[in-house]
Amino acid sequence: MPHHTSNKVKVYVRTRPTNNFASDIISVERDNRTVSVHRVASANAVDNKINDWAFHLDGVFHNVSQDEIFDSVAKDVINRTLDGYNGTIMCYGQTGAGKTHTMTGFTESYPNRGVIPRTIQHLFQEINSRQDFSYSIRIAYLEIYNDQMCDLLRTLDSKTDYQQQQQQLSIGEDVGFVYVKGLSYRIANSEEEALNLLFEGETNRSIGQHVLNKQSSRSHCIFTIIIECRSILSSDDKYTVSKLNLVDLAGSERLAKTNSEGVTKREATFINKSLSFLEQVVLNLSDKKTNYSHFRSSKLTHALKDSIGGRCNTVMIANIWPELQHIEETVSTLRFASRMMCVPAEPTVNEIIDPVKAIENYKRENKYLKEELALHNTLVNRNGISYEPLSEQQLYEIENQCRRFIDGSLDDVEIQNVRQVQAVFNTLKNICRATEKDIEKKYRDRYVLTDKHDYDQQDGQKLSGTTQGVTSIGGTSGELDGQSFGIGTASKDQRVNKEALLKMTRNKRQATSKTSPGQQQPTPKEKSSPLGSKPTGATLQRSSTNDEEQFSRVKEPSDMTDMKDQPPSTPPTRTIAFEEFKQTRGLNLNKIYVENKEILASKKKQFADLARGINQMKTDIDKTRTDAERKKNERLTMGEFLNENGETIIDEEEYELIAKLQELKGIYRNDYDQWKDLKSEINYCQNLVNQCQHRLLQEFDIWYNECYSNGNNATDIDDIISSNKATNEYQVYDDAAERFERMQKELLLSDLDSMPFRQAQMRTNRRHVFNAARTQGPWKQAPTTTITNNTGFRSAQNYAQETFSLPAISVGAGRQKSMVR
Ligand SMILES: Nc1ncnc2c1ncn2[C@@H]1O[C@H](COP(=O)(O)OP(=O)(O)OP(=O)(O)O)[C@@H](O)[C@H]1O
Repeated sequence: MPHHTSNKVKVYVRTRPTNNFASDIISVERDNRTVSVHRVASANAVDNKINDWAFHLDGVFHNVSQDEIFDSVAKDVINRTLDGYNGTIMCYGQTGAGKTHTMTGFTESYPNRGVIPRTIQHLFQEINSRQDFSYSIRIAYLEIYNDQMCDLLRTLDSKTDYQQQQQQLSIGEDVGFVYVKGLSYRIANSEEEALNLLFEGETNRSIGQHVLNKQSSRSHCIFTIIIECRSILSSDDKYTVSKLNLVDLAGSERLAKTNSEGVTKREATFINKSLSFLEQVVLNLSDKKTNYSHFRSSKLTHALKDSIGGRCNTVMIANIWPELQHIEETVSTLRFASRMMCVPAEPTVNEIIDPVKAIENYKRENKYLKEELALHNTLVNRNGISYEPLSEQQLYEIENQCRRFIDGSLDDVEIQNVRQVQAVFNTLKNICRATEKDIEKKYRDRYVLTDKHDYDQQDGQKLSGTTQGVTSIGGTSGELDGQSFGIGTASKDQRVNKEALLKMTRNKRQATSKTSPGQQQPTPKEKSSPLGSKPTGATLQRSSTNDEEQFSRVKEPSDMTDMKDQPPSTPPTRTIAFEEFKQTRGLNLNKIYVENKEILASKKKQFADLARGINQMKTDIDKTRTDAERKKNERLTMGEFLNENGETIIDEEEYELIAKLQELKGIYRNDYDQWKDLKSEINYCQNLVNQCQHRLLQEFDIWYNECYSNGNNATDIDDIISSNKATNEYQVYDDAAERFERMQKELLLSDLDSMPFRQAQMRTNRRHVFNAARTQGPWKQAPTTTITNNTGFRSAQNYAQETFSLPAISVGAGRQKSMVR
């Protein structure tokens, strides 16, 4: 028999011997690979529109023995399963065409035994001849009857047994390897044990026929042999596991032809349905344009998912009954056979790594490498080096060395091996962290709001009132440098006590007038700035690179004493002074403020991104739901297909859509929760930024008055404050806008359905405020500062952009309730 060598599923035809061979219609061509079906004039035969068919196959067996079938069709597949490839031999054809005869044969007649007993025999013969390998064989025998699975290697005596077992069996997949959960996989150590299992299965099959009152051969049977192969000689940690499926499909039949009724009709319906699913799968597999097959449509196709083409050596025997009365079924079988020939197959070995052996190999390799290293050390005179894990004492010593290295009392840390390198790095990391915490603690003691990420702690501080009473967000101003903000005044309760300041300034002036005659007075230039008035003191803070030193200096009011003694005659404007302040005493606080603002900006960006993602997710959910509903309607239109328990059977595509819908809903819920959390975080961060602003302003007020107040009267300070009034007003407006939006958003969270309405309200409100601002003083007085800065007003704009995408979230959230069924 010639062998077809293309990488496709191999298909052969076997004819059932008959005295009524329809030789004027069917002929087997000389090449023994073609079956021709000729024109039929009769109206009730085949399709009288098409005249002739020629089906080209991998081989045609006409009146041949069981022996020849096995040698030509099965032997090669079996040998390859022993090499680690999966294999499938499958019989397909109309009822009575000889599938069972081919696959099982007469179990009581040795010469007429079929493919399965011959496979078992050949398998064990081969195993015995392959001395370098050890094989383990496990066998399972599965029956699929009316789309229900039954384990034929379990003793089942009653109908209840069968029904219970059917519920326990289900199909699973593990890295593309299909198996039936709950099915017995029995070990067979010899040909005899394996044959016993076959016969046991056959017996159970006939008991089942009796108990369930089912008709003979109205089920699909899959006899599975799992072959595990390990090399005896090599210490290789890889081994192969292959699966050989020997499949006897139930025979198709035409209901009209057999006039079936009752149980028989029901059986025939299931058989035809599952075979048509099989045909569909084969059709999809053979179509290069389709990259998806609905294997889950039936138990049969699902169980054969890894057995039709693909990585598996698959052979199909199409059994035909070449009599005139069966010509229609014959053509249908040959058509299916032709399609099957197009299914691509690229068999690959199923190699698995044995973890126990792999560890053994690694240990051996490790030992060998250690020996190599020891030899190398001896050759280069590096004796006495240990590669064992470091002891407590050694770690302590390394830590000591690292500390001395950092403080400069040690030039090098002594290192001999990689473990020591790791220990040194770990120690340095720990020292770094400890120092970081130390510095952080000092900052916290001073400013409270320094931790960018620890929201819980910040909450705690807020609740316990440790934010030093900074609560109001009024009285700030616009930004000048894009990094910080311009000057303004703190809220009333935070302002400097003017009376006390004036008193203090008067005292200072008196002290100044008592300066000794020889003492040099500052020049006007020096007076114009606190930095210029005294080269030491505050100036030192700016030039210092030591944070800690700077920090402690800022804390000490006594540092300013010298400057206070020499108030400049013409104080700089608050704007200029504020820039100086941010470079000197306000340096740390301003840094924290900028950092907090950056965090806030990044959170706002995250917020906007997440909202966009949620909207997209909602669109996907809507689309998937529409598709699923369409599929459902199609199914309902075509008539529902129920299983034995009256449950609806849905096809693969609908199942996938429902699963996808559930998955999308899950993601949607998750994202939505994140979105809510992020929102609260943004509000919280906004509060932190506001608090920082006020703290900075408060400190600035104190500093400014200490440096420049001449103590004449209270009106001086009022003038300074009012000189920035326009800017402040504008900032107050910004903060109010943000507060309004924040309040709106809180309301939105409590009632999501109102989202579109409230969004529209917010938009309108923003428009009004913009227009009002344009026509009022602040815009005219300080347009450059206010438009280009990056503080209150700009962030309010950004906030507005972010919130525009929210209505879609609202719609999704509203629908979410109905989606969760
Ligand atoms: N090649 C053959 N040589 C001898 N007898 C055969 C051959 N093919 C089929 N038969 C006989 O035909 C009858 C029906 O065959 P078989 O039961 O194998 O058909 P089937 O395709 O399995 O039918 P069903 O789908 O109903 O199970 C049996 O008696 C069988 O012995």
